[in-house]
Amino acid sequence: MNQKQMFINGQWLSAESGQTRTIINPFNQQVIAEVAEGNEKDTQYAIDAARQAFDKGDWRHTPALERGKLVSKIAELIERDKQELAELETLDTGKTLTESIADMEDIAEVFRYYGGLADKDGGEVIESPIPDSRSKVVREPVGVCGQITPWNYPLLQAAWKIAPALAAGNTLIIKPSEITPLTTIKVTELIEEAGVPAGVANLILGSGAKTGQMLAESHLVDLISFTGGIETGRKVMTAASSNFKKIALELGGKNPNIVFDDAEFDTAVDQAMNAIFFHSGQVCSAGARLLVQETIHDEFVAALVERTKQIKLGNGFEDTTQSGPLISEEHREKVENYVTIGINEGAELEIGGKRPKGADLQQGFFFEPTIFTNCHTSMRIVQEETFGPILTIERFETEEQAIQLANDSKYGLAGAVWTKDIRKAERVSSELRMGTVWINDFHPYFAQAPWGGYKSSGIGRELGKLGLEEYTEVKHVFENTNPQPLQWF
Ligand SMILES: NC(=O)c1ccc[n+]([C@@H]2O[C@H](COP(=O)([O-])OP(=O)(O)OC[C@H]3O[C@@H](n4cnc5c(N)ncnc54)[C@H](O)[C@@H]3O)[C@@H](O)[C@H]2O)c1
Ligand SMILES: C[N+](C)(C)CC=O
Repeated sequence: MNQKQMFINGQWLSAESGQTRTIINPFNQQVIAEVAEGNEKDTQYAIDAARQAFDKGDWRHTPALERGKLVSKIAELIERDKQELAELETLDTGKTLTESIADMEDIAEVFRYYGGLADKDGGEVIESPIPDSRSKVVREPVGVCGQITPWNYPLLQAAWKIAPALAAGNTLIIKPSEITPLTTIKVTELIEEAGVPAGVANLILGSGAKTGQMLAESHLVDLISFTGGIETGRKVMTAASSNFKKIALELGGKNPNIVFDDAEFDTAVDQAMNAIFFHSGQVCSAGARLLVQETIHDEFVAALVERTKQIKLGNGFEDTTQSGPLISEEHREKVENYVTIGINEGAELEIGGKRPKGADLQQGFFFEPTIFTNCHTSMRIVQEETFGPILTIERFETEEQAIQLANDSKYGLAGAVWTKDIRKAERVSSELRMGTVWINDFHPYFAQAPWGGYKSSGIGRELGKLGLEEYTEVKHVFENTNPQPLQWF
């Protein structure tokens, strides 16, 4: 099997140590690739290349229109290779091919969007209060950007970082999760094919502790953009303080899905299923906390349990599969442990809570879709991100109680409210301390709207205009048009 390499300064390279890592398919544990396993030396090489390309290269001086065209060209190449990319993503993550294809379409759209946005901000003229002067505010690229991504949406999360960074004129080093690097490697080939100059976009592969940590610590890196778990985010933030680099953190969530008794019942049930069980719950914004109004609680739970029995787990490449495996044995053990925690805390297990028995599922890291009732905000299974197919259900009586329960969390990534009373929906929405609130829906995100979290769910925003601004520094340029001696000294 050919080794997949890193891309540094326009060259495909093996690790300096010669080490490789084996990548497996979580559906059946078969080996799907051997990839270079970089370490601190390789990371330093990539940082130096990106630094040189930013400081001495032409990229940041290339007209924004031209940079935008290149970013749009990458979008076209992703469209062209959509099927191959989607298949790689399904092999690497176990998610269904339908999901992977949808991800690739979103990803192409993100590159198209930032390609188009690249030249739209021409700066701002300020009315200066000082006579004989001119004042303007311009945005410039931040510099060298370290970018670290997780395994659950490997290429999507990379796209949210790479596209705006390039559009704004930065150079970058992307480090995908060591578990799921394949689509990021492939897209780096497309970035090369599009004609992005050497040293501008670099790819480093390896463990977070050796490569990601170094990106976060390095004094030669100007910005670190991280998507991942809260504890890793804390390490990244601490390391980033070494030179006070700019930070953007997209962290976890434990997202409330609030259903009032006047909601359209069948739709709310259907979407509550999707909110939690999509991609086996391995979604930062999964609706893992369901809050149901007392008056419909029992009926709602019964409908959910009935629907959950019918979920078809399996191979992401089969049309009938609705949900794939978890990403790894280690992650499955973590999810399994949360079931034990929930039971010990007094939650009632309604369905699931164990590994499935099907013969065709034994080689994969499968876990049954699980529902707990009788849950309270004092419980760890309600407060902590299990990042698996575990739904906790809480009851509420009043609107005020629903808001209070929903906000009783260290996280603030996303939430939803279901009701036919739009004034109630807007009241609740305005009280929720979250970066995204969906009304009568769950999960939509798109290139034009910002994404990010309140509270411990992160710092900064990706997507939308704000997602481009994250990759810029603001400079005020003041010009005295009639300079005179001050004669102060
Ligand atoms: N807010 C969002 O938009 C969003 C999106 C996707 C995933 N997530 C979160 O990501 C998490 C799941 O992903 P994960 O398990 O890959 O997260 P993780 O924190 O374990 O790893 C994320 C990345 O950080 C790297 N890393 C590990 N240690 C590091 C260190 N010391 N310094 C720098 N980098 C290091 C890893 O190699 C990986 O590339 C969940 O918490 C999920 O909510 C958030
Ligand atoms: C941000 N999102 C929803 C695409 C992936 C979260 O894990």
